[in-house]
Amino acid sequence: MYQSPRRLCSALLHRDAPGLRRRPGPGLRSQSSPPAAAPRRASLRLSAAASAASGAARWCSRPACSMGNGTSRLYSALAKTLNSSAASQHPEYLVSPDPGHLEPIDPKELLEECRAVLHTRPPRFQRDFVDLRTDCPGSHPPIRVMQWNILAQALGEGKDNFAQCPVEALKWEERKCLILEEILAYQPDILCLQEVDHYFDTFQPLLSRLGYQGTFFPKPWSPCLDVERNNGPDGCALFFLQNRFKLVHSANIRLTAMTLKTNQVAIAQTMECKESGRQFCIAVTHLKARTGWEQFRSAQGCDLLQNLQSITQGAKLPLIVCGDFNAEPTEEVYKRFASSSLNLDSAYKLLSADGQSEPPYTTWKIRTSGECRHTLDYIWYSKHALSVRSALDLLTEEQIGPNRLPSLNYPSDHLSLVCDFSFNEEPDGLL
Ligand SMILES: NC(=O)C1=CN([C@@H]2O[C@H](COP(=O)(O)OP(=O)(O)OC[C@H]3O[C@@H](n4cnc5c(N)ncnc54)[C@H](OP(=O)(O)O)[C@@H]3O)[C@@H](O)[C@H]2O)C=CC1
Ligand SMILES: [Mg+2]
Repeated sequence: MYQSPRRLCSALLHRDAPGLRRRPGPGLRSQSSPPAAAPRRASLRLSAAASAASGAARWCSRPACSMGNGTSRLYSALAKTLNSSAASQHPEYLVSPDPGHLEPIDPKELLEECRAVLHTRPPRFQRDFVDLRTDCPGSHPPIRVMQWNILAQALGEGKDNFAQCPVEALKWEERKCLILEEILAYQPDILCLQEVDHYFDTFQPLLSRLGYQGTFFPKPWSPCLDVERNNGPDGCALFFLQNRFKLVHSANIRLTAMTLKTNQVAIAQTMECKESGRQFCIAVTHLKARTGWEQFRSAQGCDLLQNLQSITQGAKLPLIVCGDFNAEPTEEVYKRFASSSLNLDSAYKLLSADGQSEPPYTTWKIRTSGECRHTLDYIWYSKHALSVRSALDLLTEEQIGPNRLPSLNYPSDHLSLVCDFSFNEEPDGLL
């Protein structure tokens, strides 16, 4: 049977892709591969081939990809963003990108550029996708969603007080490339980010050239602005691949708590899947941090749920909510989401042996005030309308290492979460 290039790509990537493991049986928690001891350069040669193949496959249906002499143009694009460091005197976050710099780029070339910048660093760690399918493959390619608090550059350098993280690990010129490498490695269709303080000078121009459409909503009083030589406010960003989705509706939401406006935000977008014509809603948020604010977070979650009720027309549209909720699963805001009339479930529970437990951590760091290991980040989804086909396993304690995160190998104190979703076949079923 004829398969369109897009279908073929998806089949390669989502069915038999190397690194995809079956869900562990009861009582048998799957383990990620141990960290490679080889120096970065050696391992790059190996992983470049695999990644280039999968990168080419995943993006191959995008006609805009340039395969020609893109490296020099790309180099200048990356160099341009490298030069726009936090030391910039100009508020670049207020400046729209120059459309002249937005010609398409090949993800393989960007990956190579990133790897060249990172050649002195230890290799990225291997993380595997765990196959969670319980039914036959759907007729359309899955939707890959990535959730990640990428650590605002200004907060990492000026506020977070990481005690064991080497100063070199926080250099933006290199940390930026580690972030891009992570995104390019997993090639999400939709990317939900928190703590973005380099949207206009880095992520928007580069990701738009990879075919993404982006939206940024800064926090009204970003703590980044308190840091000397900051790069503007941090906020939430949502990117989606334009060749897969059409934007139907977009809302920037300033969250309230008991009717008071707060400093936390969300973006909620309704999209239409170009292959299937199915519509769904995707949201990204970053709730108030710190202990003592549990009721506040719960009120913010309540406000977000009310907004999402209205945007999904009373749960008629399938919904995915990504966020750094700054709340353990024991907190009220988590319980509100788990028991909401939107019929949501948390995707990463499916990685546990019983399918009922959240991962042991999604963030792990050592501050001057002590070690913090918490589960705070989630991907919620409409449990009747959507299925989780696979999820990216977390880094193991050994991979994270004794100095925890961020590190020379990993750019943020939060791990990225990545899931592949498919629509359930019953369009009129309960959401
Ligand atoms: N000028 C003004 O009038 C106002 C200014 N502000 C500014 O905003 C700040 C508060 O903003 P708000 O949005 O409520 O911030 P949050 O309390 O939500 O935290 C902001 C960031 O700090 C990180 N963080 C969490 N715990 C710690 C910790 N123990 N040490 C260091 N960093 C931590 C969080 O990261 P993570 O999510 O990864 O844990 C988060 O990104 C104020 O301190 C002030 O700087 C706020 C209001 C008004
Ligand atoms: Mg943070």
